[in-house]
Amino acid sequence: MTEKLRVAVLGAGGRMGQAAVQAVEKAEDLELVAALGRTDPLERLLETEAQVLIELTVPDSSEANVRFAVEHGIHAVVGTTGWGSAKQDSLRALLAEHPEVGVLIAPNFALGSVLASSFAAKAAKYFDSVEIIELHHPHKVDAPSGTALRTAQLIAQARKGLPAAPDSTEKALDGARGASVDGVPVHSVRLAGLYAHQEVLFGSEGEQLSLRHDSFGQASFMPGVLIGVRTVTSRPGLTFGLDGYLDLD
Ligand SMILES: NC(=O)C1=CN([C@@H]2O[C@H](COP(=O)(O)OP(=O)(O)OC[C@H]3O[C@@H](n4cnc5c(N)ncnc54)[C@H](OP(=O)(O)O)[C@@H]3O)[C@@H](O)[C@H]2O)C=CC1
Ligand SMILES: O=C(O)C1=N[C@H](C(=O)O)C[C@H](O)C1
Repeated sequence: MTEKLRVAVLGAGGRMGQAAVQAVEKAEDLELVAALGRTDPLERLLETEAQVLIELTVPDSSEANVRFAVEHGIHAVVGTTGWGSAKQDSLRALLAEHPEVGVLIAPNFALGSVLASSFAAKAAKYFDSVEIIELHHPHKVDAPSGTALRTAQLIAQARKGLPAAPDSTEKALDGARGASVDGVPVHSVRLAGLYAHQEVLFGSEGEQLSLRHDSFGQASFMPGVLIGVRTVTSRPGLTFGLDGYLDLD
């Protein structure tokens, strides 16, 4: 019988962490060797001989956690937001010194969300206008969401060289037109009762296309987390976005 992959969860007391602990425990090919929180030393990863770290904490701590894992030869599957291009570049440089280690940073693990962002990138060049509305639970600490940032970047890439969207706004209250992410307006809603939702609106003369995805709970992310854990050990270097592990062409 093949040995089970040894997996640790960091941020195990959080909404996502708790769900990830359960998902790993249920998976027959995985062994949960550590469920760690803020007060646990990272050395627990070494003592428990973890092979893969699932990192689901907060933007301020994620980078240091992942760097610790990489420096000790542990693969990482990261769901925490806040991984801008400077942090990614610095991680790539570290990974170059540890060529056997893989890291997946996934702004969104929900397969429907990954597909919706990919469809949005495909649609982007065919419409005059595009705006993103992301809607989340009010406990979320970051805005815009990591998913919205990623979707906006994919859309902007696809629209390179095209004219800017028509917009005659001359006077606006601060924030009224959302945050501009690579030129794409992103509007963040925080509303009690919601969990994680996003709508990408495309418009041209006489027509509109809406691409909406809804996550109703942490369960929506677990199949993607497990794909990440099972794939990361054979994908050295940094992969940004779960789409990098899927066949979406
Ligand atoms: N990629 C994806 O598909 C998804 C990503 N996310 C992202 O994942 C992250 C976690 O989300 P969520 O679970 O909802 O958030 P929570 O606030 O519920 O959980 C975060 C957890 O991290 C712990 N924590 C904080 N600092 C550290 C640290 N230095 N070391 C270890 N643990 C720490 C917190 O502990 P304490 O309570 O003691 O502070 C808490 O238990 C967020 O960035 C969120 O945006 C969320 C959903 C899906
Ligand atoms: O904080 C959350 O809840 C979520 N965070 C991720 C993001 O910022 O995109 C993924 C999902 O939207 C849930």
